Amino acid sequence: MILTFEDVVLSFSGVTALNGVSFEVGEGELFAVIGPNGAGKTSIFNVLSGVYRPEQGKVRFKAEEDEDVDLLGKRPSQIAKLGIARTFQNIELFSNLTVIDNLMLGRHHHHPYGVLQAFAWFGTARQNELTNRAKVEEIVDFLELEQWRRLPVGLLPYGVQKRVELGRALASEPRLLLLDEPVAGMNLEETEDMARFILDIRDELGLAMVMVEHDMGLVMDLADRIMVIDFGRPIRTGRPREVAADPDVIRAYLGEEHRITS
Ligand SMILES: Nc1ncnc2c1ncn2[C@@H]1O[C@H](COP(=O)(O)OP(=O)(O)OP(=O)(O)O)[C@@H](O)[C@H]1O
Repeated sequence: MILTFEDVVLSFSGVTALNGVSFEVGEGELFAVIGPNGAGKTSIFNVLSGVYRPEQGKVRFKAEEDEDVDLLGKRPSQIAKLGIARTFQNIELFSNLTVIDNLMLGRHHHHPYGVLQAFAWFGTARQNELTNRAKVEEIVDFLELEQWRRLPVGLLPYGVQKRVELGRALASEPRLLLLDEPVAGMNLEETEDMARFILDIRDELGLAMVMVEHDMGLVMDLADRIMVIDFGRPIRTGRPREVAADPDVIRAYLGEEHRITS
């Protein structure tokens, strides 16, 4: 398992956001978390990325082969360095910088040299710069961003901006990717493109992902396993068909009219 989330409890002055949430994510697995508004999905991401510290539970991440790290108490920057990257519900890019420059910023954990060395522009600094540029070009190819590479991100269509944000997360070469509503606000074509890229990330890069998404069709089509939460508690975790057929899930969340038969 690359991630183990065990019996996590988190509350905010009387509101219990997570009430004993446990799940595991395997290497290369696309794991989705769904649930009604306020169920606790964003709170899970905020615990995983070090923004919130739960009062109970364990969160362990396999940062390297045979190296299990306890994530609780770590700062967001430390967690990012360990290999967990995240996209956001609202695009968080520098809109006046180009696609390439935004992707280069995603490499900032890979600049292990100081300012002086960077200015002097020799040895490892130069080598690192070349490596970073090569990695960014790979991502531009992978996410089919060539035609926009030199444009400021703020000028691009919404769906492309979301793709750049995904690229920025990939640029840090994570071992685990957290996708927070990756297709929110997208039209059908943009959604289909994003779905294809998410599948490519799993199938070609072999990257494990945790995805929170309201688009039920997308979740059912893409996820290997799904956890449904309601009021901060998991109702059911399983393969899409199992989850969609679970009477508790249907009652609590999907509603009879959303019964999924695919
Ligand atoms: N910083 C906070 N302060 C107080 N209450 C919070 C905070 N963050 C989350 N909560 C509460 O915790 C519960 C879970 O919220 P969370 O945002 O995790 O749900 P969600 O499933 O992501 O919802 P949505 O689908 O609307 O994004 C809610 O009752 C919410 O009001």
